[in-house]
Amino acid sequence: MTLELSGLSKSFNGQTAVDQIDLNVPTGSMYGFLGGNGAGKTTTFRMILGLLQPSEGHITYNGEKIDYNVTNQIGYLPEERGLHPKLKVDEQIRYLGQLKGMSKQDADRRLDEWLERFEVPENRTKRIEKLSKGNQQKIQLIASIIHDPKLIILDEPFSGLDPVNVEILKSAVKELNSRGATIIFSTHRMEHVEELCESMCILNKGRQVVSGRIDEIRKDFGQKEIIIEGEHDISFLKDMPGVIDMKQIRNRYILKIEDESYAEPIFNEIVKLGYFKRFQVNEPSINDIFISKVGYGI
Ligand SMILES: Nc1ncnc2c1ncn2[C@@H]1O[C@H](COP(=O)(O)OP(=O)(O)OP(=O)(O)O)[C@@H](O)[C@H]1O
Repeated sequence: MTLELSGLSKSFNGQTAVDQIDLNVPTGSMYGFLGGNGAGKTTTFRMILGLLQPSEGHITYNGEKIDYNVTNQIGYLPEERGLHPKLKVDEQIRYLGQLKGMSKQDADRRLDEWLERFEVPENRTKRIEKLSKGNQQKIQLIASIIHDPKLIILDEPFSGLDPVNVEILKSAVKELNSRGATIIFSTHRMEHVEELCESMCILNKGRQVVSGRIDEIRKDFGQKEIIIEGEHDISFLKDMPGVIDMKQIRNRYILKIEDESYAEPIFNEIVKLGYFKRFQVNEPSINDIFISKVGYGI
């Protein structure tokens, strides 16, 4: 395991912000921290980075207690962002790269590679404050990975960006992961976790509601979704055993069932009616899991 959090808690003036978190982030994984405002994501990241002292519990990295030598090697994109608006892009990146022990030449070379990758080489000598929000975020990401860290922690990396820039940053994050970096990121958007991660935790009011590999979380959750499309009225299915919920959007019905064993009896009922265009059993979405475990959506 790259990173292990055990019984990790943090209180501020008697108020618990993070409450007994236990989780493992496997080496080389893409790990999503999913939770609404105030769930405790940033506080957890700050403890991993040594910026906050835990009230209880501990953090290990490759089996060793995490310390400054390790945290200095982590790439971190802070939620509050942290670039100096008056500096030029190359001055800022060079400075941060050198703080992490890089030579000026190496920092410049890697900056050029990333600016090319993001198709914004013209931004190299512009002041940060002159860049659009999306382009500032790209520079912020470059700043956090310039030293080629093996563990990268990104706090809400996709928030506040237009869809084009979200895609550009997502593909950069995927590429870093495919080159071998372990990546942890926080988000309140289920679809980002659904698309990018193989493992996740859901935090709610400082508590870990669920954590682990997403395929196992889906399996343990048990519920499935059935989509049926056709011209017949099948609203009677909502009264069949195992059906938790049923929605109709024109000629499409979406059913939630307690587990897969209820799919076949439903199928047998509808074939009696004749032709249907579609009968599909889906895994539960992360949204379904979130709502079921937390009690409301985000
Ligand atoms: N320095 C601090 N002093 C006092 N309370 C704090 C401090 N930092 C965080 N908190 C509180 O801890 C709780 C968790 O906050 P945190 O920022 O970790 O949540 P988050 O999941 O990152 O949420 P968001 O998406 O809103 O940033 C909140 O109730 C917050 O007000």
